[in-house]
Amino acid sequence: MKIIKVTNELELSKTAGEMIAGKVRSNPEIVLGLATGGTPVGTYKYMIEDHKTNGTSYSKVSTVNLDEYIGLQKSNPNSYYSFMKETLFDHIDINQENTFIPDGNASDLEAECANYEKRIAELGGVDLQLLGIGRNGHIAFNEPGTSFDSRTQVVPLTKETIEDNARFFSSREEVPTKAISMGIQTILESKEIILLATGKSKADAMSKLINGEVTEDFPASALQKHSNVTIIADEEALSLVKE
Ligand SMILES: N[C@@H]1[C@@H](O)[C@H](O)[C@@H](COP(=O)(O)O)O[C@@H]1O
Repeated sequence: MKIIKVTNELELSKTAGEMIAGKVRSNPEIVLGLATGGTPVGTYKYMIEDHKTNGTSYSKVSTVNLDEYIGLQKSNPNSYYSFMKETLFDHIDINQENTFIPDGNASDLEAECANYEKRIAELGGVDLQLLGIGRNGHIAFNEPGTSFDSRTQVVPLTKETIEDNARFFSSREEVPTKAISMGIQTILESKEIILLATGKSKADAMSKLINGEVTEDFPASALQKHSNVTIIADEEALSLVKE
């Protein structure tokens, strides 16, 4: 794993945003895997600025998102559908028909998961997957104990994840308890992965990710099995990592 240590969130966003924009410029038809959460917001902001000032075009880019809550209407500001439109898609020249997010309101959720996998395969797989990390080591919404062989599926959220994500909602009770999430095997099939982390709250998770054992009890440790992972993290997030 390649580790890029940055001093602050702004530098993290610039580093990640420039890496992604550079890949888009060299491969205009790239398939990007995108993440939600607070961490990638600055990266998306950088990509929007770069699109406006340098003209990097997303007109032929396709995107697949990692996950979506079950039971939130698309119009709910906390749905990942709304999040992606607001923080990125509405501000770049992407064809929104080429942006894919699991449908957390599908009448047949199992079929939706299977279709999502089919969609990724039809796109030729994910070229570059952006990831964040949960304090408990979750990637996408794959909570501890998820099989490394998992594919897109309906997953329950842990108490810890619900508490962590409650900050985006008006109350904890409003946080959905289930989601559709790309599986760990799906994520591992991406050709390249960039994982972002900031702040002290992620320090323990980052030390387990980098120095810990590969175990399904800590989902992000699966990334140790991938040959092209870049971690971009600030000093606080890397403060417990052994050199
Ligand atoms: N499903 C998302 C994850 O993909 C994300 O990595 C995590 C961390 O979020 P944050 O960046 O806000 O710490 O939050 C959510 O649970």
